[in-house]
Amino acid sequence: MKLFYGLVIHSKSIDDLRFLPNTALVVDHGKIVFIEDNADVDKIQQQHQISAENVIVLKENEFLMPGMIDTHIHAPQYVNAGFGLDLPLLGWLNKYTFPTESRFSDLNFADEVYTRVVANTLSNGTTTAMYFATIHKESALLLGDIAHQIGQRAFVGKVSMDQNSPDYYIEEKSSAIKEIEDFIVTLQSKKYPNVQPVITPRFAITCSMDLMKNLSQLAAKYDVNIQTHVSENPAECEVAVSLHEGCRDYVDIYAQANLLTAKTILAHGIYLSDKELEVLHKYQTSISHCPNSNCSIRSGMCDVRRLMTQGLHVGLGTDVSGGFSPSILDAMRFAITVSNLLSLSKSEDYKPLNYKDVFFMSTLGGAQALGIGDKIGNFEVGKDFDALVINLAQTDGNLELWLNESIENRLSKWIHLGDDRSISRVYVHGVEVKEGASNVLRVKRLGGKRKSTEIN
Ligand SMILES: O=c1[nH]c(=O)c2nc[nH]c2[nH]1
Ligand SMILES: [Zn+2]
Repeated sequence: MKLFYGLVIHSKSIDDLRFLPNTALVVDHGKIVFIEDNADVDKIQQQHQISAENVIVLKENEFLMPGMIDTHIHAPQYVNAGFGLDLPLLGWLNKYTFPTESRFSDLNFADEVYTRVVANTLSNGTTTAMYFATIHKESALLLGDIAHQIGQRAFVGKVSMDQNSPDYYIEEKSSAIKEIEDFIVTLQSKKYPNVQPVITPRFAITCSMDLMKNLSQLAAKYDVNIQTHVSENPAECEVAVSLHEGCRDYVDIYAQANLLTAKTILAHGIYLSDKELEVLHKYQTSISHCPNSNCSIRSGMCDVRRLMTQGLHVGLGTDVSGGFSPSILDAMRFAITVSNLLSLSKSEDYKPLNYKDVFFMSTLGGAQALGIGDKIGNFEVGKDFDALVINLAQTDGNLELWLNESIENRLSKWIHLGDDRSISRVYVHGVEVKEGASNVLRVKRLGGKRKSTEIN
């Protein structure tokens, strides 16, 4: 059992951000068993019979917040993060993305890259990640092993794609179906408590209707989540609809394939019509908003307020490497900026997203979008303890504190100016997975290999 004591910040809903001073929070076997603000810490320590070394008293400039959730990230594209942003989606896939992803048949290469992406996102505060891997079953399984070993909560998707892809990076339909079923069965049989397989048709252009229908049957059979892309780029939308005869629009393709469920998350959704939003709402399907990617490969600006007004759950995604940053803090900032820009052409009562909204989206909102809002996302009794200790007093970096700053301003400063250096502890399911320097985890697994390790 562990007792945390200090300032706690979490969201109860998008409109209800709580700042809870002097809060006692007790964790037992990875679960939150008690939480009370303005608490008498000694009394609670005694009541729960917690030994002194298991009491963590936060310092004056520290606070505890829920772990952050990346609802859309391509693990193999971590190699490409920060370059190749000169082409829009379809050209970008062919020139940069498919060649890189095709290299993940090599398990040594995969081991190196996947270790780095898991360790680095975790030390940046991503306690849960929804990953796309590649079409290669063995390396996708390895990604699951690595997430388990390093301690990240992860949904791992072996990508499925059987058409309109280069010869060197494509599956035959029949083997694609066999491979994904093997992948699900094998990963589930490992019984990793925090790692799950996810059905991952790449998108409607690279998947036949027949493949997608088979995938939706497997999702139902094994009760797993589904992820794919939707309506990211105008040229993509046009090609997708033209390829699937008899489908009214992009969302209808996935509806006809039975891929829309309450456990489905679609990345982007920039150009969805009102009718498509209505359909997504009917199926309780969520959207992953990836604003860095949308800006970097110039896909467009997604009106998140509109999606939320239609009742959809919207989480944040880094979408590495369409998005160049693996940090959810970066996704929060881009989300605010895009929303501000959109508001310039809206009526005066349009409310752009602010730091409180994106805090929600990166925590409870992300959990709801992944269908696990009852398990993680904030601090409620019975939920798993996925948490970050934020230290605003760390001396490096741009974040400066001045005397008597309000708690609200401190949180706003952290969201706008913080980085991995101000994340001093990371917990997943009650286990501390980051201590001190940000690369400890990577060094642990790679046996001390330096950051400059050759991976070409
Ligand atoms: O941002 C994206 N990244 C991808 O890898 C991808 N594949 C299909 N559609 C995509 N969009
Ligand atoms: Zn993507």
